[in-house]
Amino acid sequence: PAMASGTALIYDDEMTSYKLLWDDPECDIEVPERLLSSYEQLKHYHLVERCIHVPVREGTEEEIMLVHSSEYLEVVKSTQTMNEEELRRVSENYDAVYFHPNTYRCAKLAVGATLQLVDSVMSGKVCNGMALVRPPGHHSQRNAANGFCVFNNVAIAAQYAKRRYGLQRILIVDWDVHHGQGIQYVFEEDPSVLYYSWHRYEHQQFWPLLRESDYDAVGQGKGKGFNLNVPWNKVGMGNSDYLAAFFHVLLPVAFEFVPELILVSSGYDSGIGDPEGQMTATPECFAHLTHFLMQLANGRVCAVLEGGYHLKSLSESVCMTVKTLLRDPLPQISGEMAPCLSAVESIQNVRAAHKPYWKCLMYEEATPLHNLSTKSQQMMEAELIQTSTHPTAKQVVGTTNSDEAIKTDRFLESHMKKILFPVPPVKTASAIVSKVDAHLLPISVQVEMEMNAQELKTLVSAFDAELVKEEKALLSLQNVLAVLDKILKKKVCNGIAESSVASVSTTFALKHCFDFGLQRVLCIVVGDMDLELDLDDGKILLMNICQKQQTEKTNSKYHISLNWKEDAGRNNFFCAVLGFILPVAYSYQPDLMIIVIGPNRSLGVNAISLLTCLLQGLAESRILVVIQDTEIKLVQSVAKALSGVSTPDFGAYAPAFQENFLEIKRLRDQLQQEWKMLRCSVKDWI
Ligand SMILES: CC(O)(O)NCCCCN
Ligand SMILES: [Zn+2]
Repeated sequence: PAMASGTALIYDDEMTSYKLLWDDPECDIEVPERLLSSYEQLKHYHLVERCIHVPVREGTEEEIMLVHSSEYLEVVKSTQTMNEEELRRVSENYDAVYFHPNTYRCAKLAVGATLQLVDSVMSGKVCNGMALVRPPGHHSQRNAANGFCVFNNVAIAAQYAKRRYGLQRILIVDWDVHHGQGIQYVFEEDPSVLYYSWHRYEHQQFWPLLRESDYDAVGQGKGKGFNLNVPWNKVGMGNSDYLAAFFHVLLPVAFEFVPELILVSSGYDSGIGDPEGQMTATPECFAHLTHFLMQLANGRVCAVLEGGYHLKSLSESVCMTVKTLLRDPLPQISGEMAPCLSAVESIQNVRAAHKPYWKCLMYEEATPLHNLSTKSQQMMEAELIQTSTHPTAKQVVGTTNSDEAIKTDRFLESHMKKILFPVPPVKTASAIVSKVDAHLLPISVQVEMEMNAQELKTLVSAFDAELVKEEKALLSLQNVLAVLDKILKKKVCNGIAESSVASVSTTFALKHCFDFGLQRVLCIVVGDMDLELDLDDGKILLMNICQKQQTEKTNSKYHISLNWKEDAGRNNFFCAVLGFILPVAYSYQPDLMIIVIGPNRSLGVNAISLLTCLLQGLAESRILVVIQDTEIKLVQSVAKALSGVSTPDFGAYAPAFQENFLEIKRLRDQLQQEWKMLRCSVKDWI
């Protein structure tokens, strides 16, 4: 189904008109400047003008009472006319929250802004969007304000969307560094709302200090399995820990859940420099997290601001989120792609706790590790010492004192220049050369002008003189190199080329890449194809997805054969993509990706489109697809996937065959020392 287009931005500076009026060290980080600096940075990157502006409105009392009691609503309403003394007294009735005469007005605007965003997405006026609001919402409860939150914006939005649009499956992803217990309480018995949250926990030593924030809070009654908590028991968690939690927990379950709408409790205190979170994930990580969520629910993603208290880190991460919602190419993710022992232990525990409820986890180890063996405990202590010397973690993990904050500012300035400016906002378009009529393709696809023959002949004859003779092969080569050239020169982001000799064309393309100076190319071959490649130096990572057992080929670090048996109609290849291909690809950090589609492939059009969509987070979204001319009917759907005009309809979930799951586990066990993003259990941790 075609997807709507456009990104809504919902913001009104009236939500900056309340602040803390007295001394309270726990609340003084929640300041109006959080919205102002985020909005300024969005303007700085020219993102505001690219969004569709939707006005805010007040949430009505009826909408607020979808979650809150009328008594609580009356208490909040009564604060409008209070003096400072009375405001302090009301605030002391709750944990970590303050009131101001304008709080009620702003809290209603935050609810209304969120519902305006849901309406804009559900009506098809836009595809996705972000609401920049305060006060935040995810801690507030039926009868209580909590943790700077007054009305639970995202919980109200979920109840609203169920009632107004008859939705039956809503996914809430809460990447704020605090546990949104308010949301968990509202939906813990509700199987129509899947709540996923990670949060700083430190074995219940971190606020809000709740036993029910741990991984074994899986939901109650009919809601069992629909509440996923990923507790972080150490600070300093970074990009690789967050991505691993997506690959091995959220995404497999989310694809199985098949949500109709994604609501994001989009808190950025989980980002680097934040005094609350003390984590080290850099702004571009939120671009990748957003990108993955956009492959679900036909791209209907509503991001609603929650926390985030380091103004520079918050602003950059907000911009990364909006930039991705606008479908810009993603910046390269930075840092070592290896989740830490503590993160992997949490990931393993939540997977084990949810094993009874999700088919994608049915072959997992049953036993959560309530206490690690002494050996792993020692390993963890040792690792702690090692990471505490890690410059990024040590240097910029936020503290409230100002010189640390200034150091973080400087780190972020230099970091953002590195990842943002070399990558000009390349048009997300695709070059294509094929017999398929241009009108069948998305408008963003340019039909490639042919490379001039003479130029090509010299290029080809440099490689392989006798190939020049065969006209048809030469034309194929021309297609592939012409499209590749545009990608390498950053004229387009990605491209498709049809070839009668896909394997030879790919060999040439790879040589052209290395002549151009690329260091690492991920080459994924779908179907049977013999590529004569030199795989020893690590400049190519070849992954072959094929039907039959590749007996002669043993898997090595740079040559992996994934046997996948998929029959028509069953759609479960994403377990392989999420649980294996993406973790390996993110560990490898390629400069470019080449997907080669050959004859008698074992993957259907959905699986290939999904693979193309999910891989776009890598290599600044630079993908070349080489299609053997026998597979020409794929071109249209692959072009759609590449140009992002629609997320392929993945159809209803069907559990993968057991041998497919076991194949992934076998490969993971075999390669997790080489490609550390594969880690999702602490056994065999050496
Ligand atoms: C929205 C939020 O999750 O960032 N609130 C955090 C409150 C922390 C109180 N110690
Ligand atoms: Zn927070």
